[in-house]
Amino acid sequence: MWDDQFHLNVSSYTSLLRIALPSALCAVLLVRAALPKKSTKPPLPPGPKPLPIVGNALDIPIDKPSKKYAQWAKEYNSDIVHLGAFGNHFIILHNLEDVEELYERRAATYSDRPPIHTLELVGFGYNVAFMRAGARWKLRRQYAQQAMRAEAVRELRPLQEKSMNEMLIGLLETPHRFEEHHHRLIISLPLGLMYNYTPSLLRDPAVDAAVESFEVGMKVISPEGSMANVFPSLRHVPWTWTQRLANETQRLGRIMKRGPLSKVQDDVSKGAGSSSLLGQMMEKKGLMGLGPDEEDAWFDVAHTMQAGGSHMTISAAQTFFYLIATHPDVQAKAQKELDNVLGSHPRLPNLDDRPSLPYIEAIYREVLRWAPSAPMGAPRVAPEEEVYKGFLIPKGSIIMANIWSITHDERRYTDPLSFNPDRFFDEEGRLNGDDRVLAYGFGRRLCVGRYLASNTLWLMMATILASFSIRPKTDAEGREIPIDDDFEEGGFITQKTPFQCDITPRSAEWRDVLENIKTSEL
Ligand code: HEM
Repeated sequence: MWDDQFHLNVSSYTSLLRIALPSALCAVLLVRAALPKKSTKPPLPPGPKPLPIVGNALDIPIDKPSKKYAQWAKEYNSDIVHLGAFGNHFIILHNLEDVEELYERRAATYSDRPPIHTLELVGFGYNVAFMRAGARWKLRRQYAQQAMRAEAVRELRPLQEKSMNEMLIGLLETPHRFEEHHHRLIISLPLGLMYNYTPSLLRDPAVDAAVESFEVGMKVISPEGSMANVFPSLRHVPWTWTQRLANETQRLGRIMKRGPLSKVQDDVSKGAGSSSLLGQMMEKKGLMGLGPDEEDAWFDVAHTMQAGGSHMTISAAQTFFYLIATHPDVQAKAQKELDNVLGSHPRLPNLDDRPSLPYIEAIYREVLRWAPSAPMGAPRVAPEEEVYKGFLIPKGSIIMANIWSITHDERRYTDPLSFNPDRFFDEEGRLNGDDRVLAYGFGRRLCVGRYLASNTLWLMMATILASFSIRPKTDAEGREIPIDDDFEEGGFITQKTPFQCDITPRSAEWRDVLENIKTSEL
């Protein structure tokens, strides 16, 4: 009995222990979890206070992110700002010194892009700018650099000048469609170089679909654009907004490629493949074969130039029209310089005139400073945890350089919000040394299309300022209709919202010059 009692007691004691011990352990763990932790890690950079569970998910700015991040940088008195949501960390840099340190001096670490879970869904897998660092990206970057190095771009001058003339004809005949005319000018260059394809003067599917597919696709792939970027499994859910936009982007992508690709095939079948880079590549394939990824790499580069790269230039061209229409003083000063250099008998400027037209150079620099096409650059990823300037950068953080903030930094530019090309001149009236266009990005991922963009934009600015006057539209009583100052910013790119302006030849003499171009070109 004693034994029984003993056994009973021992077994109930053991059962008691079995229940009590884990409960006590849980209680201890809960209390420890509730107590403030003593972390040995340095702090994250400052930023808006996160909410429980969702963190800063509700703070991530959807509209004009660069301005919101810049405001936080001021508010928290820190050039480095942090936001966190669902285990993701976003580090935003606002100072050129930090961007140069991380993206350039530590390029071996900071040249990768973060994974974008909706990239393939929208059919943007070809886009070199969004590729993860690695062999696939390296080969494409190498081909893109080869196609768009300074000397190769110099050889594009005849095509550039021809496309420019066609734009002038477009502006003379249908000035209200100026947006379409600059889209065509800009996209016609990669179309000519890569596919030997000439778009029709108005409404060419290879131009229109390239513009549209990029606009729609960017809405999906930007971090704030779709929940599938945060929760990748949502990509596969049918009938969602994301799926609808992705289908549309893919459809437009097919249209954008169709005409140019069949032109290359046609050229190759006629033995005229040498007239484009893709044609040359296909001829080489026929003669001696190509490496496994070579053919795909060339196609990827061509599509990237047609859609993504061109869109950045389009954004800058649209900003130019807006700024010139709203700054008659800048327009008058530019035209005075052009008249002095081009002489009393009007002639169109060309790229040889560039060194003699410093004010046009300053306009080019100022347009890209005032509204950098990709105000937040393109994101990078931190491969390892590290401590920078006393702040923790967790492994996998998405790093963004706020280019808008840097080009509006009062420490670098006085009155940064005003459009003032004169800021690029020194006291002796010469162009100053501030010739690095930060809008093109940094380090190993620096824009490969910058020489092409620079030549095209400069030529467009000089030619249009020389031959046309751009003013806000007037109403029936002749009063100017003010142009709003709205810009759309989201999905990495900024773009002036549509507006109207009057674009007319500067004089009867200039009208004659333009009419002559029309007769000789058509
Ligand atoms: C005003 C015009 C342009 C601007 C402001 C611009 C800006 C940029 C920026 C900010 C980047 C990311 C750089 C970084 O990560 O630091 C970039 C990358 C790139 N751009 Fe441009 N771009 C322009 C025109 C073009 C053109 C005309 C092309 C080609 C036709 C082009 C092709 C590319 C490519 C292929 C990349 C990807 C580079 C890489 O990730 O390795 N861009 N551009």
